[in-house]
Amino acid sequence: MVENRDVEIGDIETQSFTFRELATATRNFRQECLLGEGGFGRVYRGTLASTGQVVAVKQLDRNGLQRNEFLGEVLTLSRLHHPNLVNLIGYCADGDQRLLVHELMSGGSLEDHLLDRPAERKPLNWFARMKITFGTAKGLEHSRNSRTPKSIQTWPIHFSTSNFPEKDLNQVVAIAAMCLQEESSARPLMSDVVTALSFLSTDNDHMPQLIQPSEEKDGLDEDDKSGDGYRSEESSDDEDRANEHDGDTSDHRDDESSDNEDGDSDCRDHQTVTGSKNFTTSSSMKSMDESTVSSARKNSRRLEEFTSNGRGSQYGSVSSYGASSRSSHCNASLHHESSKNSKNSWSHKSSTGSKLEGSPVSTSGKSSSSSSRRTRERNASSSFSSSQDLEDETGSVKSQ
Ligand SMILES: Nc1ncnc2c1ncn2[C@@H]1O[C@H](COP(=O)(O)OP(=O)(O)OP(=O)(O)O)[C@@H](O)[C@H]1O
Repeated sequence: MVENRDVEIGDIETQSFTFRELATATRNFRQECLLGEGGFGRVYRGTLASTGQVVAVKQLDRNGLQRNEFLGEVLTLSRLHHPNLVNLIGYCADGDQRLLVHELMSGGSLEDHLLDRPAERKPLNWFARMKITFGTAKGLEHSRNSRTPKSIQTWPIHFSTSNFPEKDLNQVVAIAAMCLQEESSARPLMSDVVTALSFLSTDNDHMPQLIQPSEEKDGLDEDDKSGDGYRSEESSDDEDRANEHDGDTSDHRDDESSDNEDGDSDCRDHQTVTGSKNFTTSSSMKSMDESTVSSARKNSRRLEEFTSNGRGSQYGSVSSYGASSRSSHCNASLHHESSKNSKNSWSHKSSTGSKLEGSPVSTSGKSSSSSSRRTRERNASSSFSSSQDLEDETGSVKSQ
């Protein structure tokens, strides 16, 4: 995406700042203004004297990009406009200084929300994570309508929650595995990833969520008994969502918090549930609109086709990714004692109900020679423009 020609300053429509202006804005890059540090430099909170606008000033390492290369990046970034991408406000290329000025995401980074959540806040639930993943993928699709960047680090699949639909988990892992292939040609197009994630992030809102192990067989049709099963949950995700909205963390039930803390016992519970293949529906599922359920099932099947033998088969199948994913830089691994050495670890482990304990995917691809890729990698983290964005769980995560 970077322009392969000499960039004329006049081509760049975004604002040019002097170093002095940005030093003033950040109070001389004071430590108190430091928002965070990435692989390419530090990011400071600043206030532009000219407009009073509060911004994020990213000071790139000096030994980074050459002037023209940097201006090419700026040109590219300045043309990217998407609700899920952080806007570039301006840049500074004074001397050997390389700074980017972005709109400030005051709600904190995605990493904060996934990993550094205050103890009193519930972990984001599965559906929030799926929406965030989908929103992030859409932002990335807009910024690079090509193969998935291998170092994509925006998969919010770091689990500290135990409530997730097993089948969706398998599918997310399958998609993630596809995105982690060493060869870029083996990785899916971002547009395909977006399509796949859309199945997981949209219709799942309406999927039955309360399925409990049954003492007795009930009247479910074969589809329901064939492994579409959603794991047993103590409370509905609707409740979870309501709690998120309220910010009311006092409503956590003891059993939920221990659930979250005790991954092992959760795995055992899960195995019991899925192993029996003997589900019953909760009253909420029973009362669910038939057409909603059938449409959700249809989409679930389409997604399954994508990740196994349908459209996604051009990238391989779920089970074929076990070994290769482990040999690449995938941090999204499933941990389960009984299957540590299993060749088909991904599908096998997840189908036994193990807990996904992935972290945002490695950024080890940073050394790529392509400056364009570096920018995308650098910009692959996400922040929320406000806590409300997150609470709304609209998936409107912004990639920087
Ligand atoms: N626009 C922004 N608004 C608010 N905070 C930001 C913004 N951009 C970056 N930050 C903060 O600065 C940190 C570093 O961001 P940066 O984009 O440099 O790196 P990163 O994306 O976190 O990591 P990497 O360089 O490995 O991709 C972020 O984690 C975030 O906390």
